[in-house]
Amino acid sequence: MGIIEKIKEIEAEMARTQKNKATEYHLGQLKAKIAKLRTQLLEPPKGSSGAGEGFEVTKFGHGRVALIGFPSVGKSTLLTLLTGTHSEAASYEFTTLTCIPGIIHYNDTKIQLLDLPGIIEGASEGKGRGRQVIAVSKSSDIVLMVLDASKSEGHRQILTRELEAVGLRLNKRPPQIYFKKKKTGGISFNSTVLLTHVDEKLCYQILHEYKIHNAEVLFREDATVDDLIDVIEGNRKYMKCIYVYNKIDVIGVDDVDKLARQPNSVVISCNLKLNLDRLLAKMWEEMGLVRIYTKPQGQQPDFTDPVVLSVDRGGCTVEDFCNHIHRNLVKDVKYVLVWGTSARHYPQHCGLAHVLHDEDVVQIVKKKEKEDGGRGRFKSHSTAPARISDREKKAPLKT
Ligand SMILES: Nc1nc2c(ncn2[C@@H]2O[C@H](COP(=O)(O)OP(=O)(O)OP(=O)(O)O)[C@@H](O)[C@H]2O)c(=O)[nH]1
Ligand SMILES: [K+]
Ligand SMILES: [Mg+2]
Repeated sequence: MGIIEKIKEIEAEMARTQKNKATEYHLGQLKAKIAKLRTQLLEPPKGSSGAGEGFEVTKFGHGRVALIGFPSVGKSTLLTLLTGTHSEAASYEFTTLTCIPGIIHYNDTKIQLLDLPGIIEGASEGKGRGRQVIAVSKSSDIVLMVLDASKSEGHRQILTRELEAVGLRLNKRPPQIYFKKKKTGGISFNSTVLLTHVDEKLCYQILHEYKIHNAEVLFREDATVDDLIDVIEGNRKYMKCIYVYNKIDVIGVDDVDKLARQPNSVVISCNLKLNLDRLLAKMWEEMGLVRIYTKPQGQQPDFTDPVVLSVDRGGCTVEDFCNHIHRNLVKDVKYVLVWGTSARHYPQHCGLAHVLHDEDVVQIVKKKEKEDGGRGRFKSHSTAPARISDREKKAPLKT
């Protein structure tokens, strides 16, 4: 029996089983069995490497965004509109068969947008190009789930289920469960809160299913069995997702209003170019990018070419900023001067741990260098030639 048949069989058994106190252990165990099989399913077939032909696109820019959706919802039309890169669009399904990258220029940054083939129910089990599409989605920083506003609301749930089945968790944070495998000592099970979904026995059973007999488990929230399985599997990817309802030109204004009020959703029309600026702003916001402008000592800041950090990837402390410029820079830094919303006063002297905000201006003050002859003149670091921008002319910074 293949893996997919095994999953189907267990799913059928779960559907047959009534949910109550007596069956909860058994159901938990079945969930763990399915999770294990799905992980097996995700292992790339022997002899294959990477995402597959037509899907190996090099990362570019300050972030990567994937367009995911059923066929013919308007993904390619949207890519062409936002990036200027042409991706074939047509009224028939599966027009797009590979991954097509484009670049969005927004707020002095470059975002790589990826158009992908439509995915369908069963994608997680390899239907259509599901496997490749999912691999590319996992490599991106956020997902835009493109939906046809005139079609059933159920599509959003089906797609979410498909992505969950392959370990993607949309708009969720990792469960607050500490889990560590040990060599000896048995299982220690503790919690800091009252648990209503999982008890010690159920936890043991799940761990047993994974053949784990020595481990430390600490629940820091009232988590579920699914959360526990996610933590044990350890391969889940937590991603932000924006639900993009396209084609609002073909539905009534009341329906548009309803869709627009859902969390994490943006309504657009590619045909009428409606609300695309709102979509870009929301995308930018969700990516958590932080632009830092460098100011060489005695010169004006360069407002054309920011160092771009990310809250979610790599962090945005002064240290992260220095490492971004040069990997050996940190040890030469004495302190930095910061202007912007992260500073309490201008300029603020900050250490490596200081957390920078979007649009901060930073000047690096280095430790005394040998060639100074000990006369105490600090050298400052510049990443790019300074130019005086319009913004700068209005509010000159003094040092
Ligand atoms: N009414 C309306 N039609 C649209 C809109 N955006 C795209 N379409 C049409 O929807 C159809 C499908 O568009 P595509 O961009 O090919 O959709 P896709 O999601 O890339 O499709 P696949 O690559 O096949 O998965 C085309 O006929 C588009 O002209 C819109 O805002 N309103
Ligand atoms: K199409
Ligand atoms: Mg397409």
